Amino acid sequence: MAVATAVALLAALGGALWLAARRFVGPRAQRLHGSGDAGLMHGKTVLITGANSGLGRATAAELLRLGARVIMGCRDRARAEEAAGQLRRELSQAGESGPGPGPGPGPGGAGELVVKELDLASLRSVRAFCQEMLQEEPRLDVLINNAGIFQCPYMKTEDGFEMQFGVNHLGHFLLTNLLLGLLKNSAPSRIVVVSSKLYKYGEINFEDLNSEQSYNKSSCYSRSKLANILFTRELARRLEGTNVTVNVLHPGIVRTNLGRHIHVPLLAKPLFDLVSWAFFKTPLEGAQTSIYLASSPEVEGVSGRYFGDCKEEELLPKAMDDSVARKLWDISEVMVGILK
Ligand SMILES: NC(=O)c1ccc[n+]([C@@H]2O[C@H](COP(=O)([O-])OP(=O)(O)OC[C@H]3O[C@@H](n4cnc5c(N)ncnc54)[C@H](O)[C@@H]3O)[C@@H](O)[C@H]2O)c1
Repeated sequence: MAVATAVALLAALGGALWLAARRFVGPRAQRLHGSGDAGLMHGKTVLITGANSGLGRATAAELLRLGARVIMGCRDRARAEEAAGQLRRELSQAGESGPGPGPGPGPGGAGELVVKELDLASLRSVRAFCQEMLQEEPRLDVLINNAGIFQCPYMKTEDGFEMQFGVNHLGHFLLTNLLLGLLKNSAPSRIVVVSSKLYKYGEINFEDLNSEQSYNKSSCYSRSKLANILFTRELARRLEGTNVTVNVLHPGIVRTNLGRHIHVPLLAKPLFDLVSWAFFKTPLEGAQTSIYLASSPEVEGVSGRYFGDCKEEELLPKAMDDSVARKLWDISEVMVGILK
């Protein structure tokens, strides 16, 4: 009797933990586009930052399959070329590249992949990348600000900014601003910003944006992700009437390389791997909201909103503070040197 009670209690506890974890991670999004959508992105050029790994790679694969010309903006050209080669092989194995009946340049209607070098931790690199984009690309239909760095030790970018704020917010801020003309000329066009639910724990401390007085790696990540949302809302306001939309999302908790700076003790590693395998989304599942915002006709004309699992979600008041968003915009302009 006692054993049966203990087993029942353990089962109930296990079930409750499972449900709690699933609720925290979010539902596993179904693949948005089936084979009937092939060609949906034909004729569209999409730029994805950090497209050689994790969510960016999965987003690139899917948009490529849908016929887009996908530009992978990546820090490490060799790694990006390797990822691009793998993506092309996967597509051709799936019979979706090479000459075929689909509308794209690839055989099965798939689009094409282009690799360009972009280091968001260097304003010089962002400027050079944008110059190349403006010289070589006649259009840009979708910009996906996806690249990110998570909870690294205190480091500075080439220009002396705290790394997480510098890459996740400032690098993308300059990139977007320098590409706005091209996006406007290609309108209707879209900007998609990958943030995180962890924005909830962030504060914009204007007195110490570089975290020189104190550094907490989790708070700084959350701050950079809060900045992504404030940036999106302010940009949406500035883009009213241009037919360029901008939306922001959280992907859920996803099994990627993002945690490379987190030290998991050797003995705890198998348990961590098991938990992440059981509860975390796969990159393809996590990428569905980025793919949705980049491609779905459902969000045509929708701007300044926050999404999770392909649905609009509410934001905390701190992420909707327009005066903070405006001040952050003004200071970011000065920091990246684009103040006119
Ligand atoms: N994985 C998750 O659970 C999760 C949760 C919430 C939000 N996110 C966000 O999703 C986005 C993608 O992350 P991921 O999970 O795929 O991680 P990832 O580490 O697999 O991919 C991040 C990409 O960003 C690139 N990157 C980092 N620094 C860069 C720099 N200086 N210049 C150019 N590129 C740089 C990396 O090279 C990599 O390609 C990030 O913005 C992250 O904050 C991820």
